[in-house]
Amino acid sequence: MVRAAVAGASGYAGGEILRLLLGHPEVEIGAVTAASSAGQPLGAIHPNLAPLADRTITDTTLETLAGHDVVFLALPHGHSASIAEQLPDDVVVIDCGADFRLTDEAAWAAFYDTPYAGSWAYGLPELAVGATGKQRDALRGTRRIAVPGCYPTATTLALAPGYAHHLLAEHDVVVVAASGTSGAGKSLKPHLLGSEVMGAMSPYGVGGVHRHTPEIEQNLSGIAGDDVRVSFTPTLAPMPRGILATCTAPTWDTFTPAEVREAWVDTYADEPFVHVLPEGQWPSTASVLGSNTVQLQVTLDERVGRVVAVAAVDNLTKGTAGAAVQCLNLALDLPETTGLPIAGVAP
Ligand SMILES: NC(=O)C1=CN([C@@H]2O[C@H](COP(=O)(O)OP(=O)(O)OC[C@H]3O[C@@H](n4cnc5c(N)ncnc54)[C@H](OP(=O)(O)O)[C@@H]3O)[C@@H](O)[C@H]2O)C=CC1
Ligand SMILES: CC(=O)N[C@@H](CCC(=O)OP(=O)(O)O)C(=O)O
Repeated sequence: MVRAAVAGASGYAGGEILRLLLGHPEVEIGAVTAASSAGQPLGAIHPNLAPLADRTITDTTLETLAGHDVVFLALPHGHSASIAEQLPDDVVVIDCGADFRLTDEAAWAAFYDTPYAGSWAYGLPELAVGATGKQRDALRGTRRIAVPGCYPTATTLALAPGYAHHLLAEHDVVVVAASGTSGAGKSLKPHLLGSEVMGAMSPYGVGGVHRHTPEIEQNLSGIAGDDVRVSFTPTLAPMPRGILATCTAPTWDTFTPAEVREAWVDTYADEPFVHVLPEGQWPSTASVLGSNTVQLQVTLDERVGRVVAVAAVDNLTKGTAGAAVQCLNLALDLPETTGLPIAGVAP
């Protein structure tokens, strides 16, 4: 058994990490820490986590995080580095925030307003690396892991096979993705009040300014071996959870629909959490709720020579907390699927 602390336990991501850890056979839940909610029972914040209802949330300090084998950080951007650098090197630290995701300091400076903290192993095990490798090899035994953003998870996995199999051009890539409101965290935001969100869909971060743009480009460029440029538009959808990313990119030559489909099927054939759906079936956020899975479908729009790939994930599960636990399994050399739901909650 390992003992894990969750910092940011009162938030959406922290709560989902705790839900998953309750079903993990190798993890004992230790400190649950936060900020303004310190002193409250966890049950007052996350009534769904009945077995932890009487746990008291404590402040996030070095003292409360000490004595754990694993520390999950589910804190706002910019808070992870100062904590992580004071934790012993042999503690597994898994950061759900953006602080250590980008390898390029200039890209960080262009999209974030806190100082660049560096980069850690990127926590997307299914990411194609080189001709045949996957990112999970870089995560085994690692002690510092940066969990991807939720949009980059969906978008990268949707388009990666096209670059791994040299089908897609690096330019003119267009992604429009809808997210449920929990993606924005639980702190009060005027554009997220019930009356603003219910019954409405609206874009935000339009015009290449959303901070997930450089992360998506970093991932796809790494596979392509050349700079991939992406036009990314996020949209807010009136649902609590889920992301649906519709991604299109031009092919660089003439390929058949069968060649395109084969690339996607081949890339994810052995992946327990990435499901390329049968032909004609399209991903839906409802089908992945509460599961650590990604549903994918791909087709070729032959009229315009573009591949259309669609991904659905639960932003809080495969999009954050599930990915964090999957990375923990790799860090601890456990079977990668340990404690993680593969079936979603439906309807
Ligand atoms: N929501 C999502 O779908 C995704 C989130 N993430 C990332 O995960 C992280 C957490 O997100 P999310 O759960 O949505 O956010 P929430 O706003 O829901 O929760 C934030 C948590 O951080 C705590 N906190 C805030 N300030 C401090 C501080 N100064 N010191 C210690 N704790 C603090 C809060 O405590 P308190 O409530 O007590 O003030 C709360 O527990 C973020 O970095 C986010 O970007 C990544 C992918 C997807
Ligand atoms: C709906 C919504 O607001 N979503 C968040 C993305 C959440 C996420 O992936 O988080 P990181 O902040 O860790 O990158 C946003 O667009 O900012």
